[in-house]
Amino acid sequence: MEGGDHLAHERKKAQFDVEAMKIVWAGSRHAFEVSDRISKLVASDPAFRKDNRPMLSRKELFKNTLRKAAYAWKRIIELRLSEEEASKLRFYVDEPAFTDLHWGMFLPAIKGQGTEEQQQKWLPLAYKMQIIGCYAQTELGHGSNSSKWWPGGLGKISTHAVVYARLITDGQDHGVHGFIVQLRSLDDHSPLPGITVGDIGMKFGNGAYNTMDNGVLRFDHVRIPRDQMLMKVSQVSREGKYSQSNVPRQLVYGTMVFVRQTIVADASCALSRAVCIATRYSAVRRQFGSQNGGPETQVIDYKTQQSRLFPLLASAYAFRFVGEWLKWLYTDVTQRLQANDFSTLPEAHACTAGLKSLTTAATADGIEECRKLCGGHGYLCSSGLPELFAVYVPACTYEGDNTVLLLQVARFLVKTLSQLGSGKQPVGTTAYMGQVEHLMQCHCNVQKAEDWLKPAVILEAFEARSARMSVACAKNLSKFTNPEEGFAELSGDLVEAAIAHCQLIIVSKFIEKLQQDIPGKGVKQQLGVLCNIYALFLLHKHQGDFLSTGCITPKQAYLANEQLRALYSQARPNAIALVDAFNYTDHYLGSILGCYDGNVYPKLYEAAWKDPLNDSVVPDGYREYIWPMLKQQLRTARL
Ligand SMILES: CCCCC/C=C/C(=O)SCCNC(=O)CCNC(=O)[C@H](O)C(C)(C)COP(=O)(O)OP(=O)(O)OC[C@H]1O[C@@H](n2cnc3c(N)ncnc32)[C@H](O)[C@@H]1OP(=O)(O)O
Ligand SMILES: Cc1cc2nc3c(=O)[nH]c(=O)nc-3n(C[C@H](O)[C@H](O)[C@H](O)COP(=O)(O)OP(=O)(O)OC[C@H]3O[C@@H](n4cnc5c(N)ncnc54)[C@H](O)[C@@H]3O)c2cc1C
Repeated sequence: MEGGDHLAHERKKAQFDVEAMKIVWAGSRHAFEVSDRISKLVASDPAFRKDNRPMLSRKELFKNTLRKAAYAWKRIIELRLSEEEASKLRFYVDEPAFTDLHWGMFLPAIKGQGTEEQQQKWLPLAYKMQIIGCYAQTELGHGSNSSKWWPGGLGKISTHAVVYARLITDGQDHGVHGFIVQLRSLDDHSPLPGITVGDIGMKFGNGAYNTMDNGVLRFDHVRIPRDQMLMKVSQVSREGKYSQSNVPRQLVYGTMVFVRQTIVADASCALSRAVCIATRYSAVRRQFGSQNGGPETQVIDYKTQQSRLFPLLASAYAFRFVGEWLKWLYTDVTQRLQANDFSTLPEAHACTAGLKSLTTAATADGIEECRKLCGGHGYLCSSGLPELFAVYVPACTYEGDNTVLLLQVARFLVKTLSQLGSGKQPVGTTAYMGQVEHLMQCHCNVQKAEDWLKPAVILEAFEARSARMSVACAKNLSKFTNPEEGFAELSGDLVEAAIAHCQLIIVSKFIEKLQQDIPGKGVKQQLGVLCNIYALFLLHKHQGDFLSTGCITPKQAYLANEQLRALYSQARPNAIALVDAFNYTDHYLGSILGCYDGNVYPKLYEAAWKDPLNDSVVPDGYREYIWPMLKQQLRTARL
């Protein structure tokens, strides 16, 4: 079949209103309209072409990124785009660049930690891109006195950085503080005196994150003006006297809370993109199983394919909704902080850290699984998956290594439990710990597979598992005389307890989403199927936890798996429509396997012939290396 929509028959199977689902996915009609308009604007502009990235050398690649970033900025000004539209434009350009750190970390750091006066001075310059900033926290070795190493945008482009360094006054160390430091001349871009700065070198994958100039930075007797220390949390007077505002010191880490929250939203984008490619290709690809000479089976109809693909589809939706909720939580904590209410900061920190860890790990693994789900063709750059993986996988490390972040969550859980004794009632995502006595002895009453479809049953099982794992850790910790020694010794168990708690958050936020009014024929029902797939897939995968803590019986674990299989069958006819609801353009997907019309094979063939290696029939190097070898063999054979 040439041309046309090769997936039309699949789209006809949908049992829900895809247009309505697009709005649910986007978050609102307004968000959908902005996203739809801007993605099409980028897709239709040849200046944003990206299919040649894997072929370019680092220097060509980097220059190309600078050209795109400058052109994007020009379009943002010409079209008078709002901040929301501009940010969408950068998103759909889909190329890591110094601008990510400028808008995503430099500006938020000044907004969050700068005084009113500092904001008035620096923000207008940054908003107009008259200065370009990055965020320099990480160091080459340990301690805040060696080289900064890794900050994106630092290597070649940033004129300024928010640098985290120890503040020492009168010989007293006040710990890490943020400083705005000018790095390069605004006239000729040369580093200012005492500053050594450069790129740290090639990173994983061709193209991929190499569009970013992650950098190294050293200072030698560099003087930072006093008023360039970010002074919302603590101040140094002209006389050199150090003082602290009446706010928690942890606010210095506020930018991380903000960025981790955006990383959770990004996880749903990256995972949904991979899932869209794998789902469309699984419907196109036929392999074996032909009956009476009829067509072979679409690989999406194999139960094994479904059991690997559909939990990822469900996870993409789950991460979308938990990301939405996390954005709300962040807005809420920000408003409270402005009113000097710091009570929810520890929870916001634990939620952003834990959910960042969970969603990025699942997304990185999920992209690789999608590559395998596409068989051999998934390994071609033209599938879009290798580059997506290479760009995405450092999300497990940046903004806090995922294990280190889970240990932060574990500390928060142990603290919450220890405060129960003093009568402090947990709220928000740890409210369930208030029912710890019930959760320690409750019994799951699932008797048949369909019982697993009841939200209350699922929630109680996840709450009981999380509470029991945290309580077991707390009990074990109490056996140590030195709590820090205990924490280090039990860190493996603590990480698992943190994972259980974060999975509960994602499941419960999906269930809460379903309690809202969701318009559109069949939309809520499909989301219900996905929610159950997500929860029961987790339960099946971690059944060891549920069984060993006595939350469910082996029979109930078996019934959960039976129900899961039934849910896969319900999801199957809707699979293509559920990925269409992401509303991704072919440009954004950047994948022949995932193209909207499913016309995969002619496109693969065409792309192969466009590879520079196929420019000539006889390759460069043949005369030099192959011909002499062939001749040599010929002579040897004759001897
Ligand atoms: C647009 C995307 C592009 C991405 C580009 C990437 C950028 C980056 O990677 S920037 C660098 C980011 N680096 C990290 O994320 C480092 C990870 N490490 C941490 O987060 C550490 O916790 C720390 C460095 C922030 C602090 O370590 P330490 O001084 O050892 O402090 P503790 O861990 O003992 O915590 C003390 C206290 O503070 C609370 N807390 C920690 N972090 C936060 C936070 N972000 N917000 C609020 N509160 C925080 C922690 O819970 C402890 O509280 P108490 O137990 O109540 O004392
Ligand atoms: C692509 C990319 C972009 C980045 N961009 C920036 C940026 O813009 N600005 C910036 O400041 N930084 C940036 N970073 C740095 C990033 O934030 C750090 O790499 C990250 O926080 C992890 O720190 P680390 O590299 O020192 O890892 P390490 O802390 O050295 O981790 C190494 C291993 O040790 C383990 N480990 C470490 N501590 C503990 C502990 N306490 N308990 C148990 N296990 C532990 C970790 O789990 C990990 O397995 C970037 C990194 C990457 C890869």
